[in-house]
Amino acid sequence: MVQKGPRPLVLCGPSGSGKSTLLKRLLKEFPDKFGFSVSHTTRAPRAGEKNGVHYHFTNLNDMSTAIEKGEFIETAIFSGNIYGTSKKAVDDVRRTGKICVLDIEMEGVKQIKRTDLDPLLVFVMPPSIDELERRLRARNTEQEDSLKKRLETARREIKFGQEPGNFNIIILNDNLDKAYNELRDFITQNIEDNDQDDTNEKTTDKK
Ligand SMILES: Nc1ncnc2c1ncn2[C@@H]1O[C@H](COP(=O)(O)OP(=O)(O)OP(=O)(O)O)[C@@H](O)[C@H]1O
Repeated sequence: MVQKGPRPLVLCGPSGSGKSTLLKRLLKEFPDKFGFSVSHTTRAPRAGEKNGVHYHFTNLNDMSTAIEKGEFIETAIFSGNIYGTSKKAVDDVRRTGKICVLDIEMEGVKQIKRTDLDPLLVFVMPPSIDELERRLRARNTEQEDSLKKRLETARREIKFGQEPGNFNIIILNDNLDKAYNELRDFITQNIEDNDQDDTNEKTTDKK
């Protein structure tokens, strides 16, 4: 894959850490600048989620076939479902000239680091596991089982997020405005300066 256009932006962090909230705000403030890469998932849609908008909802069979054909940049199993980013999803955004934004979890980050996409990697850190649990409960989207799994996974993800070299920035989401401003500043400093730079000569903290 030839790297063209701005570097993709990856947001990773435990379920409930605030990735979607931050991304929603970013896309609302800069609708012409960022484009969301729409992931595939085998999980059932939540209320209000639209196919092709929030996710490409698919089934185990179709998704496995597409993975075997090499159509995915990264895939991961999470809470019993497969999630993944297709090459096409990233290309679709890149073709529009927008910065492609990806919301992927830990295993996906490990895989995307091995591609030539050269993404900027942001880890969204919750203030604590207790606060993460409070937010997930308040969101009211998970059954007890799913919630427990997410919290267990969160401990591993936080460890991964804190390991030096895994991310370009760790953003503590203890306050939404503060976290958002930090994200925006980081993007301004790291992506827009490198816009349309095919050679990536000016990039700083690669890999
Ligand atoms: N700084 C914050 N303070 C308080 N609540 C927050 C903050 N950031 C996000 N939230 C709330 O926490 C909940 C989880 O946030 P969000 O859905 O954005 O997490 P997520 O990381 O995208 O989770 P998932 O990976 O499960 O999609 C939401 O209800 C959101 O409104």
